[in-house]
Amino acid sequence: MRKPIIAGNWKMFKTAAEAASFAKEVSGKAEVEGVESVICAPFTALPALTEALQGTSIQVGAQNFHWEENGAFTGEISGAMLQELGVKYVIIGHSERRAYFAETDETVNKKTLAAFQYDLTPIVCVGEKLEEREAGQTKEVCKEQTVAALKGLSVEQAAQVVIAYEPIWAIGTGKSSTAEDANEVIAYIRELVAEAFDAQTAQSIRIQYGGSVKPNNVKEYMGQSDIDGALVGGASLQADSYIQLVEGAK
Ligand SMILES: O=C(CO)COP(=O)(O)O
Repeated sequence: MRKPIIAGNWKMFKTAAEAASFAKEVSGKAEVEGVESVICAPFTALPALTEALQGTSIQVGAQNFHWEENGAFTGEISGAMLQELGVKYVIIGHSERRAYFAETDETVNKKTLAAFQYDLTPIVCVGEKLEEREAGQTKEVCKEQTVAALKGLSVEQAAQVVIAYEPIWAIGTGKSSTAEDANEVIAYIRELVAEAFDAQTAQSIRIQYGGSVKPNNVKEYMGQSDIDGALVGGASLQADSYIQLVEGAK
């Protein structure tokens, strides 16, 4: 049985003080038995957030990190730095990082492998652009990205990865993929995991949908056979909406 996972991706929103006040509002509320609840915040908000959420079941994630242990990489953050703060998850290869910050399938793979050295659970993002969707290349693009991301992982590691299928045309646009369409692609990604590893790993790995998920549509996604949760941008920024998303995943 795969445990549903709702992860908020705050992107470049919220100061440390705003994060701490959000944490107070959701403590005890965005905590639903049987649902994993994760907030992925900007680096500067992580210390305040991990502290404010101590003693709750809500986990904290980062939105990126560097795969090297340390070094002359101005502006970067290492896995050890995140681990020290009590961060448990890290988003890797979000489409905004691929589009604006030169993230490639190769760097996504390096980061996915490195995450395990620091006990960070990778949330690996894959998904097609609108032109690719229209050209009928959705599965091809997802295959390339998924296979590349998981290369070199052990079976045990692969089973722990969270994949987020986020069709780029559905991000922040209000144009969500239908639950059926998202489920079809996610079931296909699960088949890819079975091919690359084995059937058991494919049954264990959790795959989220992301792209304009809101409290009013989260249940539709969660009702699908292969969708194990959601990676949520805009609707994760307000405490009441985040609480409803976690409740909706039950
Ligand atoms: O990019 C996303 C989550 O990573 C989705 O963002 P929205 O939920 O705002 O569409």
